[in-house]
Amino acid sequence: MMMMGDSFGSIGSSMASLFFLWATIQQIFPDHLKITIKEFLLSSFQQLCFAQRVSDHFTNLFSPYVEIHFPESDEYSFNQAFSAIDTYLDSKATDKTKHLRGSQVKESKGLVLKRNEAKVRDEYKGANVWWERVVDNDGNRYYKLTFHNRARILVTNSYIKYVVEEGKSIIVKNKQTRLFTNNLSSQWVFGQNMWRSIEFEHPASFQTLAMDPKKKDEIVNDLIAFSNGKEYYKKIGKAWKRGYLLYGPPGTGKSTMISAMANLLNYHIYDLELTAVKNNSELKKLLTATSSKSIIVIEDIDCSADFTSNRIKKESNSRERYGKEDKDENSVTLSGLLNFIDGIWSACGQERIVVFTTNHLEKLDPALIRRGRMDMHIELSYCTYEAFKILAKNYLDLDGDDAHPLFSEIKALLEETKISPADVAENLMARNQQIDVDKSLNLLISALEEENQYQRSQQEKKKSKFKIFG
Ligand SMILES: Nc1ncnc2c1ncn2[C@@H]1O[C@H](COP(=O)(O)OP(=O)(O)OP(=O)(O)O)[C@@H](O)[C@H]1O
Ligand SMILES: [Mg+2]
Repeated sequence: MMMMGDSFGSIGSSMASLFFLWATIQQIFPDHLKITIKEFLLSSFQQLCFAQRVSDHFTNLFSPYVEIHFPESDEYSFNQAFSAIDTYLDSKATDKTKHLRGSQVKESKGLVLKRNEAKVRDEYKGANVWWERVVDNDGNRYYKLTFHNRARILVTNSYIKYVVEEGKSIIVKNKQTRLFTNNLSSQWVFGQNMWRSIEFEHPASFQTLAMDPKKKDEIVNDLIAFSNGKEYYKKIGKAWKRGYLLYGPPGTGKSTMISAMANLLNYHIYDLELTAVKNNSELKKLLTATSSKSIIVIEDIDCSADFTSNRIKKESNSRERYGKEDKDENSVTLSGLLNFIDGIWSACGQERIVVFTTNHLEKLDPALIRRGRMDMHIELSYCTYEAFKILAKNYLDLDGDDAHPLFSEIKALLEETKISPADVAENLMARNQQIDVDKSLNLLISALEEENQYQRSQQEKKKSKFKIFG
């Protein structure tokens, strides 16, 4: 295959020969002959260049190789295929190239080795292809893909698509997830600066989350099915979004589960502080500024705004007093939030999860949590024996039912005592970086006994109250 560089090379060597010849001629021949020879040599050189160009043209015309260029930017926009190709080749090349460089993009991820060579050969279903990263004279970067004409259909119909999709999925996997929080609208500048963010490095995972293993598997499968559901959502004509309502008492793992979700799917978290949002119009701007592959979280939704079941009564009163529009202009309303979840979101069509958390499910307006809006209602409750075993494994490296003789006593106490996983975890924590299994389990037993006594006495009090009033 004749490349451009080769033709420049041959013209260059012809020029060098001509200069050498001219230097010799100047020493040997008289002046009047020198002019004639110079003219002859110049015209020969021009003919040579012309012949070379014609030869290049024919070489290209009859070359069995095809070239495709992928510029870094197309007109005014960034060409996403370029970065996907770049990432794909980085991942491919580590076992094929000899010059590598190492980098670490995320504390929790290991060292990533990348190629340090501009040319990479790849193979796809038996066909050889060659990639080259090129910078043109204007400093524009592009990838050049060269392959034999007989692989044309394979490469154009399937290989390129495969490379771009592989590259994109590696980008997602290596993405540094971020935790965003909304700024006050007084800090927004021309639609920018709505969110501030930090790197998200929370270690929570579903593996360490203490809850019923069956329920946990169901949630993990649901999340994975959602993230792979692009074609499915398209097929059924639904916006690619999913809502989770996490409810339960304090310290049962609701916030921890959100972190585990983000780590599982590698999504950004947008922690929406509703009290900092003035009205529906601001809410709409904030939510449309979130990126795809993200989890939008409204924690303690019963406290964030008036979305409780009393709202309907209050809203009808306020309508009588001020008119509905006034209320919408000055506050975030349930209809504003629902409009986004159901309406605008459908137009965005990108992968988003919304999570609401509450300690008081019974207080929420049914319109907010009906199925379809909040697709999955997940209860995180007091610590069960199954959940305790997960915590014992996390904190004390004790695995299984027979891991310690005190487990049976703890099991019996957990069955009749309401204690949050946070409280159990607190007792199992290592002290002064020392794990003392017996001491931790005994501490937990004491805490459980104390809590159990307190809860019994409260129940007794309640019973006697009923007797008096009943
Ligand atoms: N189910 C759980 N599995 C593992 N750790 C847990 C669990 N629940 C609570 N914890 C531990 O307790 C701490 C507090 O839990 P978390 O903040 O997730 O509770 P929460 O349900 O969000 O509480 P709140 O309703 O007060 O916001 C966590 O940092 C974690 O260490
Ligand atoms: Mg929480």
